[in-house]
Amino acid sequence: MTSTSPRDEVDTGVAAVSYKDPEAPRLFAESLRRTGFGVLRDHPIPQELIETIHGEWLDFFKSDAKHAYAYDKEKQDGFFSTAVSETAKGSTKKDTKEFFHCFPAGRYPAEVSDAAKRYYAAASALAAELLSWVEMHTPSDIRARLSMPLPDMIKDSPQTLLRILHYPPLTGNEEDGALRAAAHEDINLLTVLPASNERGLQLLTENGEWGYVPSDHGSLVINIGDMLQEATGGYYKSTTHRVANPVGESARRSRVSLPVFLQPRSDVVLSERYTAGSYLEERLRELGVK
Ligand SMILES: O=C(O)CCC(=O)C(=O)O
Ligand SMILES: [Fe+2]
Repeated sequence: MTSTSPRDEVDTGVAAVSYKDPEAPRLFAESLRRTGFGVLRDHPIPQELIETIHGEWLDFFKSDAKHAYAYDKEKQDGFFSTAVSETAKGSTKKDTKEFFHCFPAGRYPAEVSDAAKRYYAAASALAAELLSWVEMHTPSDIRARLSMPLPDMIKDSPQTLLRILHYPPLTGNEEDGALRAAAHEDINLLTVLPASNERGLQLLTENGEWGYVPSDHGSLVINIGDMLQEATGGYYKSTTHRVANPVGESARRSRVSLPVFLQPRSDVVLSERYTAGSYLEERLRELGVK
């Protein structure tokens, strides 16, 4: 069944830019500034790598092996079951998702290959370049607020996080009103997210409408998080997004998603009020996972 609800027609204004276009840095930064999101085609992260991860991690989530990696409250690494999953800020329902958090020094399942680690490295390198694009196209008075160049904020950061997400097929027993991921903003500087095997990601437009983020097969979605908003005094806005529930046939399928959250080192000064560390601490408490 194809879903052609009116929502599909909401124009999010997000630009899909070819990484190879000489104008890409400007077009990409403008899309981020306008909508909080940008989409890249022809980017350097191999699609086979993404698909390998989708396949082997789906097997991992379907197995009992995951329970040996129950998440650690202090380190925030490991497996978060649907029972401990996040409740978005301002929401009362838990998201219908389970996920595994990979940090450079954190646990990593023995049951999967190193594909996700290779993806982490590739996504982090690309993100540093994208942050330089963003900075290049930021007005000088805003740039002057930054405590250091944006790519330096995430250099060798132990805090940058790969979240491997599994949204199970719907069972029909979901709590009323629960979504795969309720409306939220990301906490970090930027998020890098390869198009999922199933659609669902929506952003809230300035008109207050939900629209699907364009995410053609093989493309990469990038969005702004609260830390970039904080560091640029709101010049770049962290846009509210969610993962809508699937309808029809697709409700019987799993959705796998691989966001990398670019998180500065804890000591990086974001603004007069916050370091990256103090900011993260405050937000995790609000989410109920710390
Ligand atoms: O699964 C997705 O497409 C997005 C997930 C997301 O927004 C998040 O985990 O912060
Ligand atoms: Fe998000």
